[in-house]
Amino acid sequence: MTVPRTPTSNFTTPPAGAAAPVRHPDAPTAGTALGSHYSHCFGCGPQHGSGLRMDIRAGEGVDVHAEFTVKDNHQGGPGLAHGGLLTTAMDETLGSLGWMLHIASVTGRLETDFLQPVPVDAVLHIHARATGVHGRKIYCEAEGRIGGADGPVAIRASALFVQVKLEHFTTHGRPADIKAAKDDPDLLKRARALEVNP
Ligand SMILES: CCCCC/C=C\C/C=C\C/C=C\C/C=C\CCCC(=O)SCCNC(=O)CCNC(=O)[C@H](O)C(C)(C)COP(=O)(O)OP(=O)(O)OC[C@H]1O[C@@H](n2cnc3c(N)ncnc32)[C@H](O)[C@@H]1OP(=O)(O)O
Repeated sequence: MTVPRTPTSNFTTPPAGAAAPVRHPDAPTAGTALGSHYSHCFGCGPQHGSGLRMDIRAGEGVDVHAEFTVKDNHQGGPGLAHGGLLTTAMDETLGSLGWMLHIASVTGRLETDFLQPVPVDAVLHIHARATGVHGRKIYCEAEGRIGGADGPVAIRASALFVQVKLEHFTTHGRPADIKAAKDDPDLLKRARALEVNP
């Protein structure tokens, strides 16, 4: 079966009139580890006990690279990665494009094509890039390859992220966690660097 190339729907395709994404002048240089946006994040948080702890690095343009090793506790079938977990890895990588644009955003829509099974111990090489910006909407897509950075594409995703104010992260969550986040000076510093008024 020939799987159509992403973006797979109009919702994740930049519309006519979308602007080309622009790398923020203060975006990290290519190869720099982006670090975690929140230490308890399931995708990237170093303090999360069973999270993915993804290491995501800046690309040359409005793009990022990540490597994700599939481990025992990521299984869905015998010796195979769970698809939802792979989607999480794609979501986290796509979300990190915010550091390249200096925009705080959340996933509005995420579409995923699973093209090949991904075995435990495989390294998923993910490359994500922004494809367009239209108002508060950020369009992006990603590919995950196995068997090396130039190996076959095992998973593809396209997404629409929506720019939000930082209040998004300080109004909807569990109050105790919001308070702890607000008390973290490093987190506040990083978050404020993205502060804009969408
Ligand atoms: C102090 C602590 C700070 C911590 C954070 C700090 C910094 C963060 C910065 C960088 C982050 C770096 C790395 C992040 C990496 C990964 C993170 C993983 C990402 C996630 O895992 S994040 C969790 C899952 N995510 C949600 O929890 C969202 C729940 N949701 C909402 O919060 C709202 O739903 C929202 C905000 C999405 C929109 O709400 P809204 O009221 O603001 O805006 P509105 O509805 O008007 O939408 C505006 C335009 O987007 C279109 N649109 C919206 N949704 C659409 C959809 N689904 N499909 C097609 N189009 C859609 C509309 O059609 C309209 O389009 P138009 O402008 O053309 O009319």
